[in-house]
Amino acid sequence: MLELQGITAGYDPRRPVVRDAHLALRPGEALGLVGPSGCGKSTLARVAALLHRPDRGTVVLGGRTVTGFRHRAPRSLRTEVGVVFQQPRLSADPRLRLRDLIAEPLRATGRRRGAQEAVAEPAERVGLGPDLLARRPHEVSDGQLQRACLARALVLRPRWLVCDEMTAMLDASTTAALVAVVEEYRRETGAGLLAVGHDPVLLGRWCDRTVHWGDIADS
Ligand SMILES: Nc1ncnc2c1ncn2[C@@H]1O[C@H](COP(=O)(O)OP(=O)(O)OP(=O)(O)O)[C@@H](O)[C@H]1O
Repeated sequence: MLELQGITAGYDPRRPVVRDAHLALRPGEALGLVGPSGCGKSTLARVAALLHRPDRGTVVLGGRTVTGFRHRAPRSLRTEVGVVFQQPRLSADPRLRLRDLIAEPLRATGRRRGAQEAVAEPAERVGLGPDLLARRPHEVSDGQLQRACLARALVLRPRWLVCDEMTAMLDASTTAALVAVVEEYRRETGAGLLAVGHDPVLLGRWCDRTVHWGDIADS
């Protein structure tokens, strides 16, 4: 299970943007979270991905309570969650070639040996060939860069995926392609998915179940 229990979080403890949020994701489940712009979805998604420490509440991942860490969650737990954000250009180092961007989590976890081989599988999965892998972010389209960011999220083969408005900036065919990649990965690995967005139609089609912000958090 990936559980968020009573999460209060934000950027100023006096004015939290997420108040008392509860969410439980079963292994292998695809859960959609829908809410209006600015309600705090991305903040909660970052808490779920263990990238943002909540002011209050608990994250439980596979039975282990993850909150209480001082700055960042332990690496062994962070690598269990892959995350894709809405704006690939904000989450991609502009100096890196796409193949090195995809390899970032391998380097960050000290797995330098065999990194290029490990990149090949997710790169192929998202449809990036050698020509695109050799380019830097300014030399590719938003859709191609988001493909690389999805490959980066998959490279450590996480048990959970958090997709925060992953397709918001993309056209219909790229959206369909990226959703298909996530679904194929989930079929193969049994990974659970938290898909955050504001499009109930897309999330309704994609996910097993969709919850609305107002049902999981105080406003
Ligand atoms: N780094 C930050 N520092 C301060 N405030 C922030 C920061 N990031 C977000 N906020 C604020 O927190 C609130 C919630 O933002 P968040 O991005 O979590 O909402 P959201 O529901 O994902 O919105 P959207 O659907 O528009 O992306 C907003 O009022 C936003 O201005």
